[in-house]
Amino acid sequence: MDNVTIVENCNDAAIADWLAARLGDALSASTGPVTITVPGGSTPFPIIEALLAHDLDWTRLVVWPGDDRVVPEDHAASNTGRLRDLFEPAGAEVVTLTEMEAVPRFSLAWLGMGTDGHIASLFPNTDPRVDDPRRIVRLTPDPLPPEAPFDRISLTMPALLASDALLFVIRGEEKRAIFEQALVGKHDFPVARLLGAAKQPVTCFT
Ligand SMILES: O=C1O[C@H](COP(=O)(O)O)[C@@H](O)[C@H](O)[C@H]1O
Repeated sequence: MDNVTIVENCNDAAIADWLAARLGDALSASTGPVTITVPGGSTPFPIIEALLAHDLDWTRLVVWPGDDRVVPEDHAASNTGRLRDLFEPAGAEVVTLTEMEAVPRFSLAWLGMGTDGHIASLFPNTDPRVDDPRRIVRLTPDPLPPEAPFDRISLTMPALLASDALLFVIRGEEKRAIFEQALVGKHDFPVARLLGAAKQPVTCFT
């Protein structure tokens, strides 16, 4: 796919630099808010810590979790709670996902990926579609991931695709192989469906 760039062996600081440059450009291009979506799990948080060391106008940044576990925000598994703890002291706004929200277009949709090919909380068992009329869904993964055995709330494929750019950060050989197989149509996991429909630039840091 011509729109996909894979950058290998990139450390967290270098990814944070890339994000700061991209967000800086978006902030300079307008005087209004810049809205992004950010993954949960374990991978993004050290990158976000490094990102927040950059000198940007964080008060104009609006952060949407791409997905969350259906737990209170003060639960250790809450993506939203962890994002709030990092971004809010810098002055950024963090949105709580609910099924009622109207979803904006994102300057950047940053995603992780599971070894089952799930993105956000769009797990294979939920058969996520690029033409889903909904923008946010509640769902139950099956099987439940042992490290986070909770119901989920998630942006849908069309909500993620309504973005100027897509960013993946995936760590480990197993995930790298699944991502590359998705690019060449070797499976139909959620990541493959998203990449198959993406027209915007996609950057994948491994
Ligand atoms: O459950 C989730 O897992 C994926 C991957 O997380 P990681 O720990 O392997 O980085 C993540 O992208 C998603 O947002 C999260 O809720």
